[in-house]
Amino acid sequence: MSGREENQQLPGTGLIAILGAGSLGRLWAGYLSAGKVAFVPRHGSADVSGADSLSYRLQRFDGSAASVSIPWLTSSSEQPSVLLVTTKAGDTLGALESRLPELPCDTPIVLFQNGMGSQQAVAERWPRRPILAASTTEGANRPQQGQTVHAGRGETRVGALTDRARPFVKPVVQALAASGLKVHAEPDIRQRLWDKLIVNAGINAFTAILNCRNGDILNSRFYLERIDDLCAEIAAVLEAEGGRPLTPAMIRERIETVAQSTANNTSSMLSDRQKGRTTEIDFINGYVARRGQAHGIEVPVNQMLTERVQQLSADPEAGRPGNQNKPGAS
Ligand SMILES: NC(=O)C1=CN([C@@H]2O[C@H](COP(=O)(O)OP(=O)(O)OC[C@H]3O[C@@H](n4cnc5c(N)ncnc54)[C@H](OP(=O)(O)O)[C@@H]3O)[C@@H](O)[C@H]2O)C=CC1
Ligand SMILES: CC(C)(CO)C(=O)C(=O)O
Repeated sequence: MSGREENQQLPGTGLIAILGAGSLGRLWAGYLSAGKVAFVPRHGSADVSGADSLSYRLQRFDGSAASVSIPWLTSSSEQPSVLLVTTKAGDTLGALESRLPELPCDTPIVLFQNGMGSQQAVAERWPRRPILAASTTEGANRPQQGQTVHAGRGETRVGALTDRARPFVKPVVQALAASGLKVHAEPDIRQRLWDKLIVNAGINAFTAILNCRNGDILNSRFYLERIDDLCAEIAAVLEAEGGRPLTPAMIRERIETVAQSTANNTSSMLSDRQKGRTTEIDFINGYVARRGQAHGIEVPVNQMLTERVQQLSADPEAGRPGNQNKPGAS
């Protein structure tokens, strides 16, 4: 092991800063020790409507609920020891562009985005900073204002994206594990991101297009007529990218196992559609399509799903319940 890979202590006094005070950010903040966590305000909204903290109720997975109040980081706050980034994939680069100039170069940054593409963009933009990625199967949502629900218990794997991040993996895992959530060091975070991307690529767009819960795609003609071609495209792109090879049948099995085990879930993409928010399609099927095109691999199903979900975003009526009669969405 080179000197660079030896564990390095986190800088500062242990404060964990979180950029992106949404569902996942509030989940982590709520489980981490009070007094050791702060939210980073959106650039230009430093006073956050005059409030110096964000208060909400966290419903924990064990059913208990707690009132949580997390301070906003201000210019007079201590420097954070680590920055967790829990913005959506499409917002991440912009959010960091505006906030990183204030952060010392040795502060580890942990990216929690689903899909792929946004993490690479950040690592390429700041190759000399310690940039890590996390792949998490924890689930959080906000059914109403002021309430955050820990809806699914999972685990979180953290690994290095840039060389500078390697010595920080273990101390970051330790710091996050203080939450009581399951956190592990991941030697091959790229593969982990792909593993999750595969499942999201086979479920999310179908649910958004069909306007249905995860399990319902399995009985839909639209899904059944396309899933084998989709899995073949993913297998070819994964192999060309140097990932652990998987056959199309293995990919389909993974997708359908998760669709069954989360049958009653509203996927994050359908939820974004229903709320009129930008989806992460460009970082899921859109990413597979872009990487396929870069390798000269034909990716018509990934391309079609990407375009269909993009069109849904442009036409808010298309994704509403009861409006499933768009051509092809059978
Ligand atoms: N929720 C979950 O269970 C899981 C989520 N993930 C991934 O985590 C990421 C976040 O998801 P989730 O928490 O659900 O999303 P949310 O939309 O709930 O949260 C994102 C937050 O980022 C904020 N934000 C956007 N731009 C900026 C900015 N420039 N500066 C500061 N804050 C900003 C948003 O503010 P505003 O609301 O004002 O726009 C919002 O509060 C996604 O990539 C998702 O795929 C992964 C696994 C599980
Ligand atoms: C696994 C799945 C599909 C569960 O809903 C998910 O990760 C998502 O909705 O984004």
